[in-house]
Amino acid sequence: MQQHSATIHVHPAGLLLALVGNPNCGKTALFNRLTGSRQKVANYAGVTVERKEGRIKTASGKTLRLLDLPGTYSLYPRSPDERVTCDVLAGRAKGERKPDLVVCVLDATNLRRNLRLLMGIQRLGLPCVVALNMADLAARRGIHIDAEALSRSLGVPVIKTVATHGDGIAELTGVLEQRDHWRPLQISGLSAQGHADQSDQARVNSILGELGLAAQSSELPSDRVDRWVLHPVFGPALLAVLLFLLFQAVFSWAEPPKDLIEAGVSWLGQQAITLMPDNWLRSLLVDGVIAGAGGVLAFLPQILILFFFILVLEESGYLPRAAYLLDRMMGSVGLSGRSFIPLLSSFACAIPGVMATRSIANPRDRLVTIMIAPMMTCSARLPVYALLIGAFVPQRELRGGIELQGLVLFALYFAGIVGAMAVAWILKRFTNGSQTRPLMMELPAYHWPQPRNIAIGLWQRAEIFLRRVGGIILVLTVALWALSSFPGAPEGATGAPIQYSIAGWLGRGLAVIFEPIGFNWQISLALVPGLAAREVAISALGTVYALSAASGDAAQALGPLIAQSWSLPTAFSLLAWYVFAPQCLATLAAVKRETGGYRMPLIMAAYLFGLAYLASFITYRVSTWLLG
Ligand SMILES: Nc1nc2c(ncn2[C@@H]2O[C@H](COP(=O)(O)OP(=O)(O)OP(=O)(O)O)[C@@H](O)[C@H]2O)c(=O)[nH]1
Ligand SMILES: [Mg+2]
Repeated sequence: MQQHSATIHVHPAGLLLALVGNPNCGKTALFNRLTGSRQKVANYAGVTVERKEGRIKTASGKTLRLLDLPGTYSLYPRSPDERVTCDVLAGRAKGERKPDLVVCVLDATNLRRNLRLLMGIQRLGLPCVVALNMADLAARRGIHIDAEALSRSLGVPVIKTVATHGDGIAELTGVLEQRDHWRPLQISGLSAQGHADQSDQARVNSILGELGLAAQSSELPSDRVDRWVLHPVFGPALLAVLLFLLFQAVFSWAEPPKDLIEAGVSWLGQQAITLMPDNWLRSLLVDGVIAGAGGVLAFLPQILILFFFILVLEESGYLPRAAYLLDRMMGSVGLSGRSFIPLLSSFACAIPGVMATRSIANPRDRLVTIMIAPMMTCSARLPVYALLIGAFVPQRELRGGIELQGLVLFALYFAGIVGAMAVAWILKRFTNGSQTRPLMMELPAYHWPQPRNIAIGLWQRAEIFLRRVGGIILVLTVALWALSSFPGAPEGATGAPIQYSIAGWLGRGLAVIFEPIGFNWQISLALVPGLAAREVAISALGTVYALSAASGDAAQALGPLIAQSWSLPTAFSLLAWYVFAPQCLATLAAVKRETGGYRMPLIMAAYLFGLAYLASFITYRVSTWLLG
């Protein structure tokens, strides 16, 4: 074995380009255009939090490597995501060399601030090409920038682009492949660091003056909208209405497609039963694959509706406004509005939510946000909630056209939020360093969401969901089917064979722990594979119940089945469990990655399981007492 080994970084060949710019200036939109990737683009600062790589194929057949980086305001990083960018520029990033060329993306509607970063990059001595993005928005606002004059003042090529429509992309690629455009800039009279900021400021002023852009801009259309959206009374009211609509829509719009998928899945099951001989293979297909994994498919429409709302909110530029509105409220539990976007992202999935905390500068705030993110109702919980609500809550319209089922769903989301805020408040009392900090957050211009982007976003979501159903959900359900089918029932046994199987024994053993909170052995058993991913609990229940049915019975939909066999308190208790329980290994792994050790994920799992058990216990006892 070699004793003195040194790490050798093998850098892929080819020139390395890096996209750098202020947050939300359109770097990722440009990256997607240049490389054909589909990285996440959204209208708020801090969307990209890690380095992503892609390849540009130029017209002459060359390949260039391109990095998309988190946005930064300066080269003095204040948060973990900004540090990623600064490290790459300084050549300090692990496993990556210093870029050969920086593609500096400037937001044409805010040149003053954007140019200041460019000055810093030039001072690092890196060759630079400027993409003057958002040229469409600038033109609409009457800001006319002479790209050639700007190029002359800066000494580097300047290309106007509209990343969302692809304008200027071909021209930009053309410039990128010509090395002679890549001159590191010599700025005369460079002074020491301390004076650098001042001289940058002076240079920016003189450039803006030359371009005739020195005057401050007048009121923007977004400002007029914001007078209402950020209004102290109308603002919060609008936010409440938006969220409420979302939950109503999740149930009422999803109904027809959901019924259709359910009918399709049950038809498949029927076909298999009539066409195949009664053997283990048929059981695997009908009870494992179709009743299990197939049963989860029906929740696709609800997930897509949820994401439709999330995507529209992200693209429109509303999210930072909501963060602003909630800043005061978040302050009362020791968090700032900064935590809002990571927490909201967790409604999709806690993993990107945990990653998004990289844009929070304060380490304590960041940790608290990570610790409470899993309590935000992620989309994997939606199938569980929808199943139980569909089975136990009557479909009834209350006064004012409010759907009862949507209302219960809203309450469950709310319970998660309240739980999270309570934990944040407790953490505030036991940790120090939580003085209220003013919220510094950019409010981007409103954009109309583009149907194409929304469609791509929904398609990606559908793909992720279907991959989960065909992957982890299917695999675990088949494993559970195997454990539930072997060993078979002994001679002369009276009950369903599953009772004599390994899973039957396991379920009954676990039921001892879960009996006080009202779970039967089938639920206890389903929670075990459900630890890997939440929806697996549904497919697991589908399989366990299909196998518990007297043989020869047609597979029945899971909803009506549990409606017959569970008591109402049991259903409520399971819902309460799902509000808190950390039934997701991938999230715990992400927390380990982001906090750099096992300590935080272990603490998180322990406290969330504790909370879940407590909440279920109280729910079960109180509802038994009320109903009994
Ligand atoms: N009108 C217009 N909108 C654009 C243009 N380029 C990007 N956008 C929009 O601007 C918003 C921000 O784009 P992103 O690509 O996510 O910005 P980013 O610079 O990667 O942002 P961070 O990753 O947060 O630093 C999105 O809503 C885009 O659709 C453009 O040229 N014109
Ligand atoms: Mg980005």
